[in-house]
Amino acid sequence: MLGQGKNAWQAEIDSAAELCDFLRFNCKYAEELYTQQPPKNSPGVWNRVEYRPLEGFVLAVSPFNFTAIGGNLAAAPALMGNVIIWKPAPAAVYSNYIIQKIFMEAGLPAGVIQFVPGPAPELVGACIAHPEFASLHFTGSTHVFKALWKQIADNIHVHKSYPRIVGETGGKNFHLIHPTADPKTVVPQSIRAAFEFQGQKCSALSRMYVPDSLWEEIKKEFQTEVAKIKVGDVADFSNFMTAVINQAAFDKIKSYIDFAKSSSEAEIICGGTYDDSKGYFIQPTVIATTNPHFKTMKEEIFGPVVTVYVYPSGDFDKMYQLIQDTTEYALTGAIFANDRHAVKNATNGLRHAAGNFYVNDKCTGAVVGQQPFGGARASGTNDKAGSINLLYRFVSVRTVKESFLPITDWSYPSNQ
Ligand SMILES: NC(=O)c1ccc[n+]([C@@H]2O[C@H](COP(=O)([O-])OP(=O)(O)OC[C@H]3O[C@@H](n4cnc5c(N)ncnc54)[C@H](O)[C@@H]3O)[C@@H](O)[C@H]2O)c1
Ligand SMILES: N[C@@H](CCC=O)C(=O)O
Repeated sequence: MLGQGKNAWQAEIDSAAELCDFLRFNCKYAEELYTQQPPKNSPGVWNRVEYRPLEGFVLAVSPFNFTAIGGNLAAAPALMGNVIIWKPAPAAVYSNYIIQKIFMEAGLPAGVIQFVPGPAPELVGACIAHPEFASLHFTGSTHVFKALWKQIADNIHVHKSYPRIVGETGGKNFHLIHPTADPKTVVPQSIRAAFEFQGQKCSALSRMYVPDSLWEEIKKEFQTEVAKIKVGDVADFSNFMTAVINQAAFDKIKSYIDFAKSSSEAEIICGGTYDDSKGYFIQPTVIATTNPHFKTMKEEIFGPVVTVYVYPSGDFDKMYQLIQDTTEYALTGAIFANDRHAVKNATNGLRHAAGNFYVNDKCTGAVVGQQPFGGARASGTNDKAGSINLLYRFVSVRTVKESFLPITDWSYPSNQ
């Protein structure tokens, strides 16, 4: 709670519940994976596959915002037999170190997961340039992941094997509201999605598409409800929101709010204020824009700021293309509607807009074992943490064919 600025509710979901789920479900998935064997054996032949760990080590590079993600980045490949170097984010070293100590206390042999905090470019650079570098398991921002991918390519002549690159990165997540949606549920769901953990979730709601027929009601509801949100110290359990992670995050988020304030294309509907006199506090902010390609509709802010574009109600179907063309990301998104056709059409029309798509539910809060998590396009390799898919990336399959009926003649029957 103190290190990462999580309130008690969010800290419990992340550091305890989600990490336990990752560990338990991965055991089940590993068991399922090992049971997958070739479906056919010719007479006198026994075919089998062996799921070997990768040759070399896996480099796990974790973000500040989820302790569970850090733990899983290291533990999932370790479960499949790999050796891991785990580099935590500077802002989350303390909680991640506690997880490492728990792993050791639980009996993990020394050296299987090597916890190495330190200066990122030097440490990660040295690992990537090592011949035994076998895989990058990364979660963090898109630009860092792209830079690391390039670095890996630059070192490909050094590596013993082709490294497996697994990365979950940024998002610009959306709620698309249909004219039949109920504002009484749209607003609370959107408040949670945009402002829980101060919007510092890759899945956080960052842009909304609201029909003009509902806008006045939704706007009023936002103003009433957001005014009730308490922002302050994590130790005071009545606070819904706390501080953002550090000065750099505060400055970045503030610059987006200031940009909106100074623009003729945007209006601050709620919030818009901030204070770093003691801690880095940003009030939950809702911006309305007349430009669907406005800067805050496109770029990942990673803070408690959501931007609304109000569209003509009759243009609902046009929103699918607009949503996809506005950003490079494709992580999470949701449709709110009480019309089954609209739900079906949006689900199809937005097929590639999000790796995690929600219907009448907010775009955050995937649960391990229920909603495998991850996005494509600039949001990552979509290997789906919390599912069997991820585990396949950390094994290298060996095929073994054993014959019990050896041949004694080299010629074909057709040669006789
Ligand atoms: N898609 C997902 O599942 C998911 C989950 C959580 C966070 N994220 C993303 O993570 C970001 C927020 O986390 P963050 O601020 O910790 O991300 P970040 O990219 O700044 O840092 C992530 C990790 O990369 C390391 N790093 C940073 N610069 C580096 C460099 N030049 N060379 C090598 N390593 C470097 C950091 O030390 C840290 O360990 C957001 O963009 C968010 O969307 C994505
Ligand atoms: N898996 C989390 C987000 C993790 C990213 O920060 C969610 O679904 O909200």
